[in-house]
Amino acid sequence: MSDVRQRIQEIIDQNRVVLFMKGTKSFPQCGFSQRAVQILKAAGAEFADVNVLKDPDIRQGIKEFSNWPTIPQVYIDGKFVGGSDILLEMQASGELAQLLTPKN
Ligand SMILES: N[C@@H](CCC(=O)N[C@@H](CS)C(=O)NCC(=O)O)C(=O)O
Ligand code: FES
Repeated sequence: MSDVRQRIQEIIDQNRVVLFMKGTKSFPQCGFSQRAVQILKAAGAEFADVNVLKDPDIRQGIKEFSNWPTIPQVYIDGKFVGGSDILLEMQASGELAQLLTPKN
């Protein structure tokens, strides 16, 4: 496994909910990332943020890892969920709340 794949895998293994984004959750630097932050916050989720603008390898690597061409990207329980459009749909349908409910 390449170094960047391994780093991404560690991040998603170590954090139940992860948002790969532009900027940080306290200072998003793109409207799409900001929308993802707002949706996760509205759902009451604790989440880790990874600023891809600080790390070009992760910015490129996460696209290949997820087979998804854009940022933001959300992972929940080690699984790729989607970008901000998908988050919005899943918020509306109630699926997001369901995914965020801990299963034990
Ligand atoms: N429709 C996308 C919008 C995200 C998007 O278009 N992201 C672009 C602009 S921020 C992107 O990541 N481009 C590649 C890059 O900047 O590395 C979503 O649902 O999240
Ligand atoms: S940084 Fe320009 S659309 Fe996201």
